[in-house]
Order: sequence, then C-alpha cells, then structure tokens
Amino acid sequence: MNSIIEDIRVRKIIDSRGNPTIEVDVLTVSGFGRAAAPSGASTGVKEVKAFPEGDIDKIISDIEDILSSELIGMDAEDSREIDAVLKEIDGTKDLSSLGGNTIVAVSMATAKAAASSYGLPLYKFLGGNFSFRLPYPLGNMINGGVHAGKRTPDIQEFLALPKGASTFKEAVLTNSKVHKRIRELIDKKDKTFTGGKGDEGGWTPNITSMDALEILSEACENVSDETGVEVSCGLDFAASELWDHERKKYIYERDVLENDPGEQIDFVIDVIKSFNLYYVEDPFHENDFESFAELTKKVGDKCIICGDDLFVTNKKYLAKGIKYGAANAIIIKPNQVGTLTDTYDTLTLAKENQYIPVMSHRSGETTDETIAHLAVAFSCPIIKTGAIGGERIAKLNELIRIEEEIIDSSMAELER
Ligand SMILES: C=C(OP(=O)(O)O)C(=O)O
Ligand SMILES: [Mg+2]
Repeated sequence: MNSIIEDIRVRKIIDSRGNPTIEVDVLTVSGFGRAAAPSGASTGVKEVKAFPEGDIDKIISDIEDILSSELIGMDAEDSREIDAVLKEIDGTKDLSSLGGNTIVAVSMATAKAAASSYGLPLYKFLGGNFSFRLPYPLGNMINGGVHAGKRTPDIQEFLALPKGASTFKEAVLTNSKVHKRIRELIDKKDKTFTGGKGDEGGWTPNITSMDALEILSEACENVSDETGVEVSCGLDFAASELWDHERKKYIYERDVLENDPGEQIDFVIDVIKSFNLYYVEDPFHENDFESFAELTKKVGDKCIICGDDLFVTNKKYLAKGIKYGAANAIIIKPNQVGTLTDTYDTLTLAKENQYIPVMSHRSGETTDETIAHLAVAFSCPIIKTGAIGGERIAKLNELIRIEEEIIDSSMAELER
C-alpha cells in the first residue's frame, strides 16, 4: 500500500494579494503531494468559511495535530473517505471549524500524494487515459469592481476566449496578444494610464465599463483578424457586489447608472447583443435565480450564462438552478465548497444536465497548479485563470506541459 499517509504538514504562506493562506504537504509511503488554497474578494455568501476565527498561527499548529492524528494511516487514494473524515472532524455546515481553505488544501494535497504514489500526474490519476481534452482559457483582460482600485470599471472582469484556437498553447499565446493590444488601446483612451493591473492581472484603467467593453471588443477583433484565431468576448459582472439590497438596485457608480432588476435584465441583453458576447457570468445577484432563468431563456442559445456566486460550486444550489433553468454553465472553484469530492459531485451533476463546468481560479491565488489538472481530469471545456501574472501563468504553463505530454490531445468541444 504505497499510498498510505505517513505525515501531514500545514503551513502559512502568502497569496498574490500578500494575505496569509494555507499550504499542506502530504507524505505517503512512496509519494508526496502539496497544495495551497486560494481566496476570493467577491466571495459568495453561501460559500464555506475560508478560515476559522482566531490567530492563524495557533490555528495551524492545532490543525496539524488534529489532522495528523486522524489521517495518518489512511489511504490517500480514498479521496471520498478522506473528505468525509475531514468534514466529520470539522463538524460544521460551513466548515468554519477547520476552515474551507484548510480542508480544500488537505483534500487536494492528498489526491496529489496518491497520484505521486502511483507515479502519475494528477490529471491522469483522476481522469484516466481518456482525459485527453484541453480546456479553452478564458483570460482576464481588464479588471474592475472589487478586483481593482477606485475609478476603474464597475464590472469586475472583461474576458477573452480564443475559441478558434486549435491547441492550448495557441490559445494562451492568443490571449497574451489580446492583453497587449488592450494596453495599446487603453493608452489612447486614458492619457493618465500608468499600466496598473488588478488582482487577476487585467489592466485597471480609469474608464467606464462601456468604454472598457469597446476596447475589449476592438482588441478581440484585431487579434482575430491578425492571427486567424477567433477570439470571443465575455464579462463577469460579479453583480452581488453591485447590488444594493436596501434600494433593490444595481449601482454602477463609475458609469453613473442604476438598474432595478427588470432594467438589469434589459441592460445585460443589450450588452450581450451589442458586443456579441459569448460568455456572461453572474449578471444578477447571488439569490436571483428568476432573473438568471429569464436571461437564459432569452439568450442562452447564443451565449454562455454562467453562475458563480449563484451556485458556489455546491450541488444543492446547482440542483435548484437546474429546476429554474437558471444558467447553462457553472463556475467550479473547489475552495467555495471545500473538498475535491464535493467539487466532483457538483461537476458531475452539471455535466448530466448539460451545464458547462468552468474551472476557475480565485482573485487571491498562489502558484499552486492543481486546478489545471482538475480541468483536464474532469473534462472542463473552459478554465478561467487569467492571461498573465505569475500565479495565473502557473496554471496556464502547466496546461501547456500537460498538452505536450498527452498523446493525441485535442481541444475541448465547445458549442453555441
Ligand atoms: C474569481 C472571481 O473572484 P473572487 O475569487 O474574488 O471571488 C470571480 O468572481 O469569478
Ligand atoms: Mg465570478
């Protein structure tokens, strides 16, 4: 039994925002796995709690003792059992006792240790020999909202998807061209721009969302013409951050726009049509399943409507969404739900119901590359993990390596 757990180490490291997070090492008889947890800024209220209350250093040493006494001697290969034990030790619904970030790091590090015990990369260990498809990278080009500073666009993410790329490497290089082109276009529009970037490596100009959309659209078109690779545009509204619960309105401060829920639906449809958007994430706040359903009914045949804060990678909320017909895609962030098993179960439900699973980074990231492997292992047609920036390219470059390693690899199938 080469995959029996022999030791567990938990440490505090920093993420891309300079905030503390948790990294876990798992040692088995003949393998080793390491994973670190990311953190969100526009977190959904239904997500598990990232950290328990209290002094993180004290928590870490306590947690290491507890985990060691429970997990040493278990088989790292048995992810479902490991995850069940983690949840049992935690004992809370929102994982607030150990913290979702601790649990997800242990869950992922254990799976990596099991893969290593068999001498396999994680994507192959989890996905087997028939996981040969690479996801399309959905790249963050302009950052706004809570991922950027004051006077930046209200909408959180302006995205590009090189859906005409025939290889992952070509797709990544195409996105980097769009990113560069956008800088040139911003320089023309915002004369004070000094090249600042936001949490996910997108530019942070002092312009409105509408101007940012014009620039995104022009850059995607320019690069498509220049390279022959079709590049589509997308947005993450992160609308829970725009929603004023008291006034029941979406407030766009920079654009000086206020939309009630009905106006927001019309506005989103108008933007999708005017800019020929291929992808829209969280256009409504996290509890508005009805508006999601109306939008999906109206434009879901042409545009990917993706729920992030709406579903928080949780199969319970996804099941509700399926009932409503809300969305046709779901963001998959393992730390929103806490374990690899729960992530897998949500993904499976999504696929059974023709929801596109979009594997995703968080705005606060480390150089951990686990989600690159999960995207291939679980056949996600899209991965959202930035376009540039060390912690973002850690995933993109890992996928370039994976593509090289897979015999007869091909890009995912994307319809619409
Ligand atoms: C990645 C995102 O942001 P965060 O990690 O801040 O939730 C997102 O909203 O899709
Ligand atoms: Mg989002």
